Amino acid sequence: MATLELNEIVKSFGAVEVLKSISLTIDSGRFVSLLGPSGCGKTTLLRIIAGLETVTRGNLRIAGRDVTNVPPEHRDIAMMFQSYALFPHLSVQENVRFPLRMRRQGTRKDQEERVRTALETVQLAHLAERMPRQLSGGQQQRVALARAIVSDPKILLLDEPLSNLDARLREDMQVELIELHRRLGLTTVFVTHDQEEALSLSDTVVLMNAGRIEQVGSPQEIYAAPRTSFASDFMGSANLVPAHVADGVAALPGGGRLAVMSGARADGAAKLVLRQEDLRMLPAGTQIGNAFIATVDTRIFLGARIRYVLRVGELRLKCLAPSADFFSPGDTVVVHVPPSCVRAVDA
Ligand SMILES: Nc1ncnc2c1ncn2[C@@H]1O[C@H](COP(=O)(O)OP(=O)(O)OP(=O)(O)O)[C@@H](O)[C@H]1O
Repeated sequence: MATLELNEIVKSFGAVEVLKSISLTIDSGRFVSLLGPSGCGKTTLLRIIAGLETVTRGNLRIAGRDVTNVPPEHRDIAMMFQSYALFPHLSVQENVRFPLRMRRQGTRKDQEERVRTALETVQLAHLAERMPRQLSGGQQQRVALARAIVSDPKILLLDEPLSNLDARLREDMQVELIELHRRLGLTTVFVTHDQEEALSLSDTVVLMNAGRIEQVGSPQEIYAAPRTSFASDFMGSANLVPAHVADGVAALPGGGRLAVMSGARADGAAKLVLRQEDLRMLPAGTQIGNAFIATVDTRIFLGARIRYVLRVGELRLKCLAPSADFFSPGDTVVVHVPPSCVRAVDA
């Protein structure tokens, strides 16, 4: 286990700066997701941590040791990619033993012992003799995971390892990854562009945008309190409403007024972050504070909930309501938002 420190990492490919001064400390034993849209630099950052890519500026430390110029095989790191390609002509146990053979790590007996432990960890000891083609996709994935952890790395790097799996298998593997992490306590850095996956797997989410870190926090913080309009937009859970804020009260374009939660208060032109599930739809005429009037545009029945699209002047807002709150397109509604749920970010 190890602390990983990234200090002002800059990476350019030719004239293009794809990482712009990334600083981040990942404590020992954490499960951290690098989350962000395609092209924001997640994979490049992971490859820099692995030593597969050099830095243009900045440095990185693992367990206090500067490894900026240390080659990958001497960093005590294991990496597993999206395409986890096993060697088709090697058995499961030979695939897992491969990195130990390459590094001439231990005697043959030591290596076999480690392979057995790694396969037990991913619950595949009983399939040690099989060839990759005789395994299911999920089992192959677990062999790749065993191969990544067999050399007892300090840090495990995972680059979208689940993206080739179908939805069901992916959920199973997510649970296995969480359990594996709990058992081994390995510092783990996981790259994904999938918000839900980042929120459900990691204890810390690093949200990236265009080569920079946008926000670092627990899944709860990132989801409930996105600090920028990019963060709230990317997390997809919130409406972004342009408004004018003065003295803690936001004036909406359609004429409504909402008190803004204290603490996250921006004066002047701002964007209000209104989460879909925080909008409460009430029948027209309901007398209640912190509310505005809207018209129902669309209703989508989701089972336990209903998603509504509401119109306020030119603005369209998404609302996720309990299925008991039943309205029809064309209805006028009063939309109440508790003041503690109205946050403002810079426009
Ligand atoms: N070897 C390279 N040479 C030139 N440009 C590169 C190279 N590798 C990556 N890039 C560019 O750097 C930027 C960041 O790429 P990177 O693969 O790190 O993004 P990402 O966030 O992992 O995206 P994705 O989710 O699509 O994999 C992209 O604009 C990409 O085109």
